[in-house]
Amino acid sequence: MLRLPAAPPREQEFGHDALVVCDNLVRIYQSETIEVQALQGLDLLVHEGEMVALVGASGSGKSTLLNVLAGVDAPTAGRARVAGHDLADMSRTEQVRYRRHVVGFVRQQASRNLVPYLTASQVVDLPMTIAGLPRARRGARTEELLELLGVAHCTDRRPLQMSGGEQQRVAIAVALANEPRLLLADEPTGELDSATAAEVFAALRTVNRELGATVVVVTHDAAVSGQVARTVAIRDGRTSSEVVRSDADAGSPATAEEYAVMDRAGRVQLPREFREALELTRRVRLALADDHVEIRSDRREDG
Ligand SMILES: Nc1ncnc2c1ncn2[C@@H]1O[C@H](COP(=O)(O)OP(=O)(O)OP(=O)(O)O)[C@@H](O)[C@H]1O
Repeated sequence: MLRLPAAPPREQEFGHDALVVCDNLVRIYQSETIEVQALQGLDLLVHEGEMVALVGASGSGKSTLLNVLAGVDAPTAGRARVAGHDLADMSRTEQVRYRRHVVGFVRQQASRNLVPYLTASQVVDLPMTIAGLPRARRGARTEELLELLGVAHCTDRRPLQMSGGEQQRVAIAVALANEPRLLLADEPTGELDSATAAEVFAALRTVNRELGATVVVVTHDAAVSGQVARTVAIRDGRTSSEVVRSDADAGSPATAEEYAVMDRAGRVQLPREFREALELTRRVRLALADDHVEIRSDRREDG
């Protein structure tokens, strides 16, 4: 009997088990006179329960990435998926549902996160009211969140009666009200002094640890990125390197190791210092060794 060969096993999709998948993500801003490639084929995976810091020079594309993940901006090309939602292809209704239930967003300016005439408990209640949650559940959740974030004393205060740090902690509670799968924060400590920034950052770590929230936070603050398990650096609209930290535990000290990120086409960005030290320019020689790859200058070794 004629038998067809068995189909080859299907390769698992890139990031199939990740909560956030950015695959060759491109975002181009176009006006009549200029074209800006804010994201240039960015790959990023974030798993459920992780807390990731995004760092990078001004203009490297961090806010653009966050806006895409928040569902307020759409990619020009490539794939962005969060909790099974394809962000390049959402109807208006799906977009509204996505922003209401799947992501929470904390902005840098505390004033843009809150409403001047609403108290902390009223502003945390608002997204749940819009989502149609019963009053009793809303009340209990508001109380629980304000307590967890250390701002229970602000329950009946309006933004002007709170410090900048308290405002941002209330803003985190607002973003978490509808139990989103992903919490995004764009420089949430950017306007705060270092002591207050540390408090707000500690609040983000608390929600990651206590509620299991997945958190992606953009920051310029090295003290902040030094406290998360994974820091991803973005350069020119692409992920260029990652630092992975492990906490100290019995017997082993804390470690921090820096990795270059290789994209799916095998491209790796060599740090400028390495290129300059060995005068690596346009062409390099590659060689495969037993357990590593060598990269050498293409200058002929004369004599
Ligand atoms: N709406 C827009 N129209 C045109 N260009 C834009 C727009 N938004 C961002 N850009 C450009 O895209 C690039 C990336 O900007 P983005 O704001 O994502 O960078 P960033 O890393 O968040 O910078 P910063 O740390 O200064 O906030 C920049 O060159 C910026 O000028």
